[in-house]
Amino acid sequence: MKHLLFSPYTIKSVTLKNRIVMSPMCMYSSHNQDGHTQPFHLAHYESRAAGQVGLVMTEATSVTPEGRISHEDLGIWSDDHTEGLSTLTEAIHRHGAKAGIQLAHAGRKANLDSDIYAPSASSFSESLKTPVEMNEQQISYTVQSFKEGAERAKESRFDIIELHGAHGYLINQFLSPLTNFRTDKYGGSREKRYRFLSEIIDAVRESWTGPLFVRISGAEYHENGNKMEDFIYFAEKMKAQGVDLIDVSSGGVVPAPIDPYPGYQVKYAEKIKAEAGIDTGAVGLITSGNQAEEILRNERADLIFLARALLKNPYWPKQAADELGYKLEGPRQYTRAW
Ligand SMILES: Cc1cc2nc3c(=O)[nH]c(=O)nc-3n(C[C@H](O)[C@H](O)[C@H](O)COP(=O)(O)O)c2cc1C
Repeated sequence: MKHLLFSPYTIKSVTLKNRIVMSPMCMYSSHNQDGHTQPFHLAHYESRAAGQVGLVMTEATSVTPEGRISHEDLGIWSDDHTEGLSTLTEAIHRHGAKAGIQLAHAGRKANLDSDIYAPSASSFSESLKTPVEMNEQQISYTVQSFKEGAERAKESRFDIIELHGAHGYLINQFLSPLTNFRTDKYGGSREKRYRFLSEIIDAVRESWTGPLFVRISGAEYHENGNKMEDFIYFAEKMKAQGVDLIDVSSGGVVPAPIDPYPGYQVKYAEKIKAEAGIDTGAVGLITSGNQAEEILRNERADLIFLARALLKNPYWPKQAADELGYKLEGPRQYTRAW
């Protein structure tokens, strides 16, 4: 039987050897080193590539210093970052995996000593600062920073770029009526709330012709938040602008209780794929090979993003292959009996 989880996936000129993606996960390990790659990052990401993940997506990497979630985040706001990031892509490529990078800006969820910025001056929680409402100059500087981040990602030989438009970070703050109270051309209707992301996509596309993913939160868990019809509208717009895949997560816009269960977000990826006709990635409590295979077989999503399962077990692809009765090529120790 053909195993979809272990079948290749081609986007533009990039082919992933299988459908398993290491989901972006902040490791907060730059240790106040101005966002520079540390030995930890090389070991951490290379081990998942050696474990036969098809695409290793590095964590939310900030396009500006003030866009970091914390002082420990990786950064791509300076030309000085490309040397370390190049060693990272080299380590990932060594094992036949492709390297992706998630370009991010935390907006009002930045936990920094300096001023923080957002579409509107409303704080996420009592423990975080009230952000400065961005003026048009700050908006265009941030759009330009995403573009420069994409140029540095290219220079660092990443194969895929993902924009972080989920979890209540800056792009999501512009998209959501729960966090965007602007009355200018960047706020109000969903057309206007989409403008910031639209400008970023166009700016990135000026210098990046490779595969472009966007992660969104496909549910905001609040009655006044965006609804599925809004996400479908955003997805159609993104598709028209040349986005290749939408990685569908959920939540994080406002503090809201959610009750996750296995595959709890897959339905959002499925809906967006069906309605907007764009490829999607599914993420969220996907832990077994059979579960992943079912999602692909029923065309609910095209890629499977795994976070905590890969933190626990870098060799998760081997575990899934055993479960599905598929022979995974890999290091010899996989098959050696002790
Ligand atoms: C330690 C940790 C860090 C994370 N950092 C990011 C991140 O940088 N960017 C992002 O989009 N999601 C981030 N996430 C969310 C994961 O990518 C994923 O969407 C979520 O954990 C659900 O998938 P899972 O059930 O397979 O863990 C993080 C999750 C964890 C556990």
